[in-house]
Amino acid sequence: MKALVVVESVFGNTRQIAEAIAQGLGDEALVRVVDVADAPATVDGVDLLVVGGPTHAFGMTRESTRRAAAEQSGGAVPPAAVGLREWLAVVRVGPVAGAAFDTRMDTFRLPGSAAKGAARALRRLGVRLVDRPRTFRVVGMQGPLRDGEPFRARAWGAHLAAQMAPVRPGAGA
Ligand SMILES: Cc1cc2nc3c(=O)[nH]c(=O)nc-3n(C[C@H](O)[C@H](O)[C@H](O)COP(=O)(O)O)c2cc1C
Repeated sequence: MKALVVVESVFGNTRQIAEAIAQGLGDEALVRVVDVADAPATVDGVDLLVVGGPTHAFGMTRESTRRAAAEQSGGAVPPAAVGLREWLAVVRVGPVAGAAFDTRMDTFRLPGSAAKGAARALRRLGVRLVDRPRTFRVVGMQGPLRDGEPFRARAWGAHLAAQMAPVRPGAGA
């Protein structure tokens, strides 16, 4: 199985989750994790496309929220020109299965989820979703991840791989 994980991350937390998902997809999968800035304009030749990003202002990031995040970082991270929202608006996708995830704060349990928006965008692109959108929690605005979240992400990767496994004729009969 070939998988592509496209991730957006300002402070690094969502990137950590993406790496853990990639590990969970397993040794038999050929997995590439790419930052959304380096993501291809056309996705084909992969079986599974997983996309994830941070939740900003109740949804996927926008130019204005990325600028706000960059300001919060005190200049440590420059504002990115392209986020998941912008990439999903222009990417072309062949026949592929997919799934979406996000990171969000644990503290206030605000409504809204980047993963839900990303899953909707994947569906519009004709991607066959193999699971519901998943959220992984950070404990503050800039993280770190809540304890155990990388473990949950690895487990989710394994779950996704299981959804992709071919059904062997006669198996389990
Ligand atoms: C401008 C901005 C808006 C945010 N809005 C939300 C929000 O609506 N809900 C939420 O749970 N977290 C919100 N957060 C926290 C982010 O979800 C958190 O920074 C992110 O999960 C960290 O991921 P990253 O390290 O990959 O950037 C916001 C953060 C920023 C910088």
